[in-house]
Amino acid sequence: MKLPLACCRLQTLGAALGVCVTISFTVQLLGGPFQRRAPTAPAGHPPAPCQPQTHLVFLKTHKTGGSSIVNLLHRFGETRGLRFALPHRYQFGYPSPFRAERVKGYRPEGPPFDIICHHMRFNLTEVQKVMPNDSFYFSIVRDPGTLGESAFAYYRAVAPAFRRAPSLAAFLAAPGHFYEAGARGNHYARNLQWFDFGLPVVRDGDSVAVAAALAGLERDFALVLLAERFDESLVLLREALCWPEEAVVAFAHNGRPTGDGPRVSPAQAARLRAWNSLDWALYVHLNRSFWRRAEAFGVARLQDEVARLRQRRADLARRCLRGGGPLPARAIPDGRLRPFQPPGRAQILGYALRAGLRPAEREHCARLATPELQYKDILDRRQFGGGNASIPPGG
Ligand SMILES: Nc1ncnc2c1ncn2[C@@H]1O[C@H](COP(=O)(O)OS(=O)(=O)O)[C@@H](OP(=O)(O)O)[C@H]1O
Repeated sequence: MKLPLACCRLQTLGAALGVCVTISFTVQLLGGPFQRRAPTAPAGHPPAPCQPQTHLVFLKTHKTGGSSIVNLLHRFGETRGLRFALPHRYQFGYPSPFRAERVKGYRPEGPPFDIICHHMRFNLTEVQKVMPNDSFYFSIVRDPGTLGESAFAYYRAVAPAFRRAPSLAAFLAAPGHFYEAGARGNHYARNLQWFDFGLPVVRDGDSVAVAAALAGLERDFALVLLAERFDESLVLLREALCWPEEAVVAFAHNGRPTGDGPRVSPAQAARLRAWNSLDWALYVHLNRSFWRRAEAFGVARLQDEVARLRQRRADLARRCLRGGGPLPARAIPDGRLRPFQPPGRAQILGYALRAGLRPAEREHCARLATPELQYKDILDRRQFGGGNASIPPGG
């Protein structure tokens, strides 16, 4: 998406390169929060080898593409026998702030977990009780100008502010008319990302408090991905984690049928950004940080790796998927692959497997296609045995 920033799009990077190089050089000199783990090798020396990171905290924010990231984390952890910090049911007591005792099997003196990646309202001190000290903290954000529409469609039944409005257009014409701060479920209706990051309540227009909150966020999170630049994000993540390229290939989960054009008009997107002003400030800030990091990685290198990633994903889609892409839930006969459908009219797409796959390939394809809830239950059974059916979001 286009932001009024010097270095926020690949296309504009050529012109902005000088500015960005200066900024990123300064950031590196000052030891900014997004320093890379592997030190840069001196000229003429091969880069220092790095160890794949297996201690991961992924803050899964809502409606930002996080389910697709969770799918690759699930697969990475499962194939390597890593321990997941799982909720007892669907999520960790959300929307209450995360607490360690919400993790199934957590004991204060017990062994730490390797990966935590399901919805929570972030709470650093409690997460630190569960996860090793050397964990890599990362998350993903999205432009509130489109996230707001996705949340409106998905959480219509659970957010009173959305439920009361006859349409998104009506809500945006006078959001204050429908919204009551603090009402149960209304965190979905305003500044949802600010809420998920567990950032403090700040008064309207208090730019000092906003800046302090965002500085704290960048101290806690080593990397924040952008939903709009999903594939570039995966490449930067792969590099930060020292993972092989194939480990970050995933299908897009939780999508909806695409219509004829964008779901929000430019005017509606602008209203959504104004209504979600804290999320917009957060997004603008993290967008800048993302592109500084992308520029440090190297634009041409990034484009090359993104192309390889897309090729791998397209090959897998051709090999694995019936119809080669996402399908509506009614066209997915296998309940283990059918995604949860929220109450209301929003349709969530999933995947069905091609007939005739050999067993090993079928297993691999099934894991790529398995929705988050069913996959969480598989991991739960692997770690704890027995059955544990998830309850749906908002339930
Ligand atoms: N790979 C990739 N690239 C870009 N966008 C993606 C991707 N994967 C998921 N999505 C979009 O993210 C939205 C779903 O987000 P989540 O998975 O976080 O939803 S949830 O909070 O877990 O319900 C949902 O957005 P909407 O379609 O606007 O609702 C998905 O289409």
